[in-house]
Amino acid sequence: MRVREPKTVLEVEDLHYEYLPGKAAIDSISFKIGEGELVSIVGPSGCGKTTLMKSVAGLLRPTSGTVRMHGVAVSQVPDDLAMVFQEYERSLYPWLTVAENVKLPLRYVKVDKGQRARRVERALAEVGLSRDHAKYPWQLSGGMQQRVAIARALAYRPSLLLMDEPFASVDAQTRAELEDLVAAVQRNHGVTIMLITHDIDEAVYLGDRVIVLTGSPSRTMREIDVDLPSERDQIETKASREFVALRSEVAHLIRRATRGTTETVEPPPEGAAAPEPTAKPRQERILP
Ligand SMILES: Nc1ncnc2c1ncn2[C@@H]1O[C@H](COP(=O)(O)OP(=O)(O)OP(=O)(O)O)[C@@H](O)[C@H]1O
Repeated sequence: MRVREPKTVLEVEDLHYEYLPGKAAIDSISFKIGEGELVSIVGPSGCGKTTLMKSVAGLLRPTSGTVRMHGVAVSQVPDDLAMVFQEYERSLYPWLTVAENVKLPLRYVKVDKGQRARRVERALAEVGLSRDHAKYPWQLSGGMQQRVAIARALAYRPSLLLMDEPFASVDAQTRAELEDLVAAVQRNHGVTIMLITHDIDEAVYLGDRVIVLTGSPSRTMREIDVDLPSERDQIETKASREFVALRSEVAHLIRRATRGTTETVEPPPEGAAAPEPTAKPRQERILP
């Protein structure tokens, strides 16, 4: 179990957003993310996850409510924020090498040339791309390009890393590898991460907490603590009874949200029996 009393990095309080007057995309979302935490955000399709992300990134100004980083209201893109998106092809500059892509945002960081080079080198080593530093993005696979995007965020050392469906465009094997890379990066560097994902397994596997949103216009439906050991394993963890119970709880909430429930669901009282898992761990078929 992870025992922490982290400093609050991000606080979203009663966030309400309307693209058009009177037509809310987000009704009321509130949550906090502490230093070094990874919080997964899930909800039905179209519930407002990207709108939430843009509001946190300072790209949209809340219609009402507040987004604060380190206690200060966000009114533009914060300097100490990094983002990793689903579309890796669009997030890297094709005319720059891998190392140059990773180095680019360091222009805005007050460190000398030598330190910059060392940060790039370390970040590339961390994501296993040291030997590919001189290649161009188009010479890499999708998973490798996403590693470059993660290295760039790591080198920048942001206070908060926003990840919006970062692994949605890669194959299942690569997705599992990238999930483990993010878990390792978070463990080793204490990076604070807000992860938006459609994948319930991923939300639970990577999260310290999972926040479930209702359907549109979204509200915070429920916050679930993920009480799994911090060292996680794609096969062992996902087969564990605790994981299956959590996954099933999140899946039930999303199903309710998709069917139109918009009220906040209180967690079961302290000491109440955990819900029985309704989904069994996936059985692997071993072919002869
Ligand atoms: N620029 C816009 N103008 C008007 N309405 C918008 C705009 N962008 C999003 N919306 C609406 O706001 C609501 C939330 O959209 P948003 O993209 O934030 O949801 P999402 O949860 O990220 O979607 P998905 O699950 O498909 O990724 C939707 O009803 C959408 O149609």
